[in-house]
Amino acid sequence: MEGGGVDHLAEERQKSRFDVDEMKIVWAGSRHAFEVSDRVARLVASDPAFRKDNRNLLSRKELFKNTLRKAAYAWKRIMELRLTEEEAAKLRFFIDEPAYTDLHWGMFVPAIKGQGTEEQQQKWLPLAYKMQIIGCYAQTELGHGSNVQGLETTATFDPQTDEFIINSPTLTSSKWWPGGLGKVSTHAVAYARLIVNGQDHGVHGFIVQLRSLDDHMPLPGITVGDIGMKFGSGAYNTMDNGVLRFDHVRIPRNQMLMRVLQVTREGKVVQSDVPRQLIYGTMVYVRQTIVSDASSALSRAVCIATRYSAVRRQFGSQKGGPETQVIDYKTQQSRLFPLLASAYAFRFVGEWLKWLYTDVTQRLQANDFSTLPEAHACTAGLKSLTTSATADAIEECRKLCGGHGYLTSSGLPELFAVYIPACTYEGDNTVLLLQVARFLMKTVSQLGSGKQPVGSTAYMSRAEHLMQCRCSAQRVEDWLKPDVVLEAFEARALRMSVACAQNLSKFSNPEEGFAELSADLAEAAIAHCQLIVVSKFVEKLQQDIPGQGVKQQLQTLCFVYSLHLLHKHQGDFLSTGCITPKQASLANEQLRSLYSQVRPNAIALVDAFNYTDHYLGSVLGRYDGNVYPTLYEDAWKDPLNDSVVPDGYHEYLRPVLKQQLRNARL
Ligand SMILES: CCCCCCCCCC/C=C\CCCCCCC/C=C/C(=O)SCCNC(=O)CCNC(=O)[C@H](O)C(C)(C)COP(=O)(O)OP(=O)(O)OC[C@H]1O[C@@H](n2cnc3c(N)ncnc32)[C@H](O)[C@@H]1OP(=O)(O)O
Ligand SMILES: Cc1cc2nc3c(=O)[nH]c(=O)nc-3n(C[C@H](O)[C@H](O)[C@H](O)COP(=O)(O)OP(=O)(O)OC[C@H]3O[C@@H](n4cnc5c(N)ncnc54)[C@H](O)[C@@H]3O)c2cc1C
Repeated sequence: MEGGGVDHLAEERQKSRFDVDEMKIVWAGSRHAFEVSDRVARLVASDPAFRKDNRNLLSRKELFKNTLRKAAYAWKRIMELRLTEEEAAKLRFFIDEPAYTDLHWGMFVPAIKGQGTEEQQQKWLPLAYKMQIIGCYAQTELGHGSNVQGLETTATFDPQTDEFIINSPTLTSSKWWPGGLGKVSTHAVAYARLIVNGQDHGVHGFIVQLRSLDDHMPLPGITVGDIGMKFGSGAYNTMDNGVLRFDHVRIPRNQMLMRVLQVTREGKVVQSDVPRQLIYGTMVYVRQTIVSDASSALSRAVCIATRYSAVRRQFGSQKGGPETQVIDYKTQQSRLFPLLASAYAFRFVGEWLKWLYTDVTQRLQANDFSTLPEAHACTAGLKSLTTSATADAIEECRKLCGGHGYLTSSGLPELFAVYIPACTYEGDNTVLLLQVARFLMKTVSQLGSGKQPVGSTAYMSRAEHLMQCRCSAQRVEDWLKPDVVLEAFEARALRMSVACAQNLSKFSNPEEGFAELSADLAEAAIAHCQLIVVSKFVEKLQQDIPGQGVKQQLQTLCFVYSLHLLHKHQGDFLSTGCITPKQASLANEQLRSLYSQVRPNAIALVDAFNYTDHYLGSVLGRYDGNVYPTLYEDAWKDPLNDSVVPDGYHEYLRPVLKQQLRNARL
């Protein structure tokens, strides 16, 4: 994407055998999406106000103030340039700095939209859209995060005053973690147990004002602050994750979000037709966005590691010629190319999940709740699968860059530190896999009952065949047949689920059985989710994809993704009898040959992400590959090099040295 200067990767770019510009459009999702993304990326990169290369050097206070400045400036630009929602979302993406606005737009607004009545939406959304109020999502407490039903904050209805009294009865009921809460939010959607006439009606959302709109001071009864520094310097410390306690704070009755359940003036509790699970709807929405974000974070790390692997040379000089580019080592390829393929795979499954979410939202509006369990299982499972894989991949990319990957200027340490909490927030990844497993066990238990599995479990309707089929691969080329690959993944996923169901049936208490078998259940859930990713990649290839060689590259990546999973999890495939050891070895042979096909296209495949050097924030991943002079120059910019003799020399170094000199003389 960058222009000018010597291109050290030019030779690599000439090797590619496909139309990179068309691939950029496939990656972006459409020509329109590409144009928006490209324009906004350049806008951010060219504006010094969005500089980010100094983040690691700032103290927490400076860092946070700097984030406030950027967020305010971004909002000003959104207004001045009259950016659309799509453009504004891209702006946030390329600014590349977690901020309170993520929670305001990403959770507070969606919570009101999803759980508020029409009337409540009309009252609160215009204020939120104009940012006249700023909100956060206050669910997690010191004592409970995963177990939402275990939250302790109470909202007790007072019929005398027509108000709820929000209270934190214990230390562990303190809200703990919500982003944007610590120092910024004026309001929260706070989750609390609804108590009416002494009866507990479970957890619901309430809009609570936290701070004065005049002087930003906490309102009476509110204790609020930041929970402290998090992993890494810079990184997620731009966010004010907060602590909050309520001391009998009164709010009007109409500030309970009442789409799912209403409390009347008389204190009557009325359940609407909407299922209770809609209270969890905001999490479903965000989990869906997290899957697309995974492909962004992963592609960024892979772009850095791939470009650097082409620049870096070690060993293998022939007759004084250049040494071998590390990207030519088969071990480097077998570690790097599956990650490149995963970035594309997650992109396409993210697109599909967005479609699924839009579809379920439209159905919910028409009071059709039938696909909610499927949406929950897919978003939970794919969020878990893609974030775990991406977190591991960023660390692998750091190692792929050798020593220089450990330098902050490689961009990888900060990316890792910012990214890893995605394995925990919006649902711990193991807890989410167990939700998928429950869904799978329910589906398996209904097989043969006449109820046909649909959506992501539709393959289970062919249970009779999948339980006994034998893989037909006899030659290396057979592993390039989508049907052969898909059937192996379907059979493996089904057989693992059925094995769990059979083992579960041996327990008289199903919950006890579920707990005992939870590790196996989580593995069955992973197998099911991997099948979804593979099948959505295969479906993508059935579309009309223009551009010379583009579809062929995607086919190669699809098989790299699938066959590397098959290789990595061959224990599952073999133990369930889905493939034989000979077939596993043929698949691995095919995989090796696919790596050779990826090699000449590797640089172009990462160029297709269309990332600016500003966004990448990496000396190793520079578009022009001019790594060494930049690394060298950057080192001298470190504040430690401001003086030749370091501060502290006279107090702490010189006396030691002199002491040793004296000792030596003795
Ligand atoms: C113009 C300017 C525009 C500017 C634009 C800027 C754009 C910016 C956009 C930014 C977008 C996004 C940015 C987002 C940034 C993200 C930052 C992330 C911050 C983090 C936030 C958080 O972490 S919030 C807290 C999240 N917490 C959790 O995830 C908790 C996890 N636990 C749970 O979800 C549940 O408790 C659990 C599911 C584990 C258990 O529930 P429980 O009820 O106790 O248990 P069950 O008995 O198992 O379930 C009962 C039945 O309910 C079903 N079910 C459970 N969950 C759901 C669900 N979510 N949906 C539907 N159904 C669900 C479950 O399956 C059971 O069903 P059954 O049929 O009875 O079996
Ligand atoms: C950076 C960040 C931002 C956040 N932002 C917000 C926010 O804006 N708003 C908000 O409300 N919350 C937020 N959170 C909180 C987050 O949603 C929770 O931390 C998350 O849901 C995990 O819950 P927990 O901390 O209770 O983990 P725990 O449930 O205590 O997990 C601890 C361990 O126990 C295991 N475990 C727990 N239950 C089970 C089980 N049933 N079976 C098997 N294993 C289990 C887990 O796998 C994990 O290994 C944020 C968290 C982070 C890190």
